[in-house]
Amino acid sequence: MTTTHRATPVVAFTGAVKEFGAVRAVDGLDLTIGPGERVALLGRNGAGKSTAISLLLGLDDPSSGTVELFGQTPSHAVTEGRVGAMLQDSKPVSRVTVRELVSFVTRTYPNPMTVDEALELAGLTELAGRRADKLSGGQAQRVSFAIALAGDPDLLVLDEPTAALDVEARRLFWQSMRAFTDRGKTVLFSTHYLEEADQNADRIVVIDRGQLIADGSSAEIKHTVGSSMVSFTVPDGPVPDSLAALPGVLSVEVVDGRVRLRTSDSDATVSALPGVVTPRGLEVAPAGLEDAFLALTAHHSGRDGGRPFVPSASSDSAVQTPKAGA
Ligand SMILES: Nc1ncnc2c1ncn2[C@@H]1O[C@H](COP(=O)(O)OP(=O)(O)OP(=O)(O)O)[C@@H](O)[C@H]1O
Repeated sequence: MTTTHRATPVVAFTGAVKEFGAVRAVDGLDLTIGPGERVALLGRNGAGKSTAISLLLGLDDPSSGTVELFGQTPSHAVTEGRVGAMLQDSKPVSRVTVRELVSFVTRTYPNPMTVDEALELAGLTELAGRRADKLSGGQAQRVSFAIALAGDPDLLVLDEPTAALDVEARRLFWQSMRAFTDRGKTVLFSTHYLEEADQNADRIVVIDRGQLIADGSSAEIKHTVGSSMVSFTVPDGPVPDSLAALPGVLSVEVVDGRVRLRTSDSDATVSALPGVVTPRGLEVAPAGLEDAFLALTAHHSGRDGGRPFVPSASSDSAVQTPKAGA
């Protein structure tokens, strides 16, 4: 479900395209995000997430279409200090202490946080006296986070912000994000950790080959794609193609020797299984966001040529049934 905003949106991609030679990294992206939203940007490797983020930060210009922040050009909004950003694998190279570095950054903004506040929100209080260029990967990522927060921006744009963080640092990070959006501020983050997106985003946007293929709450996306996952092993032979034709089955995949049937009617699917196969270790579970994500991206890259994904009560229309073992 695409969210609409009467006021000027915080983020607005309108038919945005970015081409690198023959590669369309972003391909006709329409996306608006309003104040206070915590939005996860999901996509497989190479889906176009970082390119979309570069356009959003004004680091690159779209080949066609427009990208606006707060109704302005991205570079204008960034210059005004309304945007804090954290890019993939950014690492401080400065020889000053963490405190000195964050302090320096706060002085470049019109309405910054206090240094102590930025350090605390990023979990850096105890590391404040350490040299910024001598930190571990996770510690460096926290410094990048503190720098993104330092100007107390209205929008945070974070490319895989938790990739290097340990469990405790992740928990603190998400607490800080919630506190941030509770103040009406907006967060857009990309991640490959679908569980984190599920728990911490109030809106999930999935892109594939630069195109938007799903936009809604986690519950909406899971519901649309299929409600249950029936899984089992088939010890005595090949996985029959006919599994795909069983009642309720939306898709079939085999992962590590285990057959996984995504189904809109697990009871009907399970009842019909013995007619086709003798399942071992049968389990039925609600489809998670990861299942939904895999189904969506497989669907888009393989079969429907880019039709937007629209959550509805009937999930059958959204995903076609692939052949067993595909
Ligand atoms: N500067 C560039 N020159 C040429 N091609 C590029 C450039 N930047 C990105 N691409 C291509 O654009 C596509 C999208 O890349 P992008 O980095 O945006 O993906 P991503 O979703 O962020 O991937 P990942 O999850 O692996 O970080 C890829 O096919 C990539 O090879």
